[in-house]
Amino acid sequence: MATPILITDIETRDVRFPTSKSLDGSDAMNPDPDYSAAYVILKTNHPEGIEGHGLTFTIGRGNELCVAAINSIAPLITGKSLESFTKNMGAFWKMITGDSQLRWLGPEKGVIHLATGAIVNAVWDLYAKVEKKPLWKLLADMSPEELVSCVDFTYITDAITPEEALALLKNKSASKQERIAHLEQNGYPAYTTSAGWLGYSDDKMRRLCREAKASGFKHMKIKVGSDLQDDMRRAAIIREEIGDDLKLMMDANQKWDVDEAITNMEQLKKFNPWWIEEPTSPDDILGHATIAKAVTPILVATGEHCQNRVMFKQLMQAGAIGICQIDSCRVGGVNEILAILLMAAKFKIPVCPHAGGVGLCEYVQHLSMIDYIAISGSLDDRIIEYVDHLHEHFYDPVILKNGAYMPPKLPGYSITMKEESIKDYSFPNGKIWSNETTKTAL
Ligand SMILES: C[C@H](O)[C@@H](O)[C@@H](O)[C@H](O)C(=O)O
Ligand SMILES: [Mg+2]
Repeated sequence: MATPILITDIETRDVRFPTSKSLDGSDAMNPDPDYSAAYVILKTNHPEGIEGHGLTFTIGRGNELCVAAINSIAPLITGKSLESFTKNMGAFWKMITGDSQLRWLGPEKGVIHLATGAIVNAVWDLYAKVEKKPLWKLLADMSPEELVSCVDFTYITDAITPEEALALLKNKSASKQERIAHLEQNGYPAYTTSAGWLGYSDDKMRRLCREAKASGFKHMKIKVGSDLQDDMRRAAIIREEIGDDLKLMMDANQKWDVDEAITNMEQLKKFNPWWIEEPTSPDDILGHATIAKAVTPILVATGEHCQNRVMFKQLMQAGAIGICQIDSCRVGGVNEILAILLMAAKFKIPVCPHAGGVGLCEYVQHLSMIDYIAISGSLDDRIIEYVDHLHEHFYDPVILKNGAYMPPKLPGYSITMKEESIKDYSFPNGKIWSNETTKTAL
């Protein structure tokens, strides 16, 4: 019998990029984000030295809290074999989120759940690397029964049962190969947020719009929510640049109260937005439902701050969202994402993942691809967010062709950061931070 692969040790790092200096990633609620990663490395006894890597995304201060939470979860998996997890991934997830003392910190929300995302994703990265497949392919090769066994259905059986999930997956199973071939040929369509960050000048916005259009994007997202007159002015500039053929989306990053969202969208609708994202508090299910009803046919999108599958369930049951924006590490990693993808397929709500952060594009491409291949089976109204920052720090960065993500080929979850980048951007002692005085360092 082969020697079991053991997780021998867990290392964590606090990695931060000073993006606030150029206002990359800025929005009405988060004017000065430093894109950051609470980063985890699972060391193993694998003869080829294979490691599992994962991260959870934050925007700077407080990243150390996520690192500390990862360290608190680490003993739950240290010394255990990979196989003891992969033989029942659903049970593995329940074990991680079920530790009674750590669970008190959530349950399944906030810092402890962000940390869960990093650890769970690192285990999936390790699994995929050991199987020598990119994560999307590892999942695509699973039978419907195996995929269902990855999901913890606790609290969501009133929306979808394991039996319903199985039937849904079986329905798509026979045609998986056709969709894989389609992806390999055409990629998965993307949209860009890179032209519309709030802190960019009008000239920069115009230039980036032109560049994005020339590189094949058919959809663009703009930040709104600071000042309505300014939103109108910037929306007019973007429409001027992209014309009427391209779809425009708006993102308010939780700035508005419910009524305010409705009255502001009354003005902004003249620019024909396809969706309004995070119009209000991410926890306000009924508020989203009220807005959705009032702004139709504009769709309400949310998810980057939606803390778990239970909140997504309610948003879907209440008819509160037209677009579901999963986030790869806000919820508890791949297992919980599968639960959300299954519910979205059942409710027929398109999934357009959130990727405005470091490493998120690398992660979510796998998730949209498995959604298309095995779960929803559809590309209709589905696009993956793309932001043009920090890809150079990853070993297996995303590849876009003609505005579409091409399926990753290397084994794993594409999230392994270059050693040098981890070292240089480590906070507070990496080269970049020891030479700088930034707001984060205050
Ligand atoms: C602070 C961040 O860049 C956010 O603005 C970003 O995640 C955004 O909401 C998005 O939709 O990409
Ligand atoms: Mg957003």
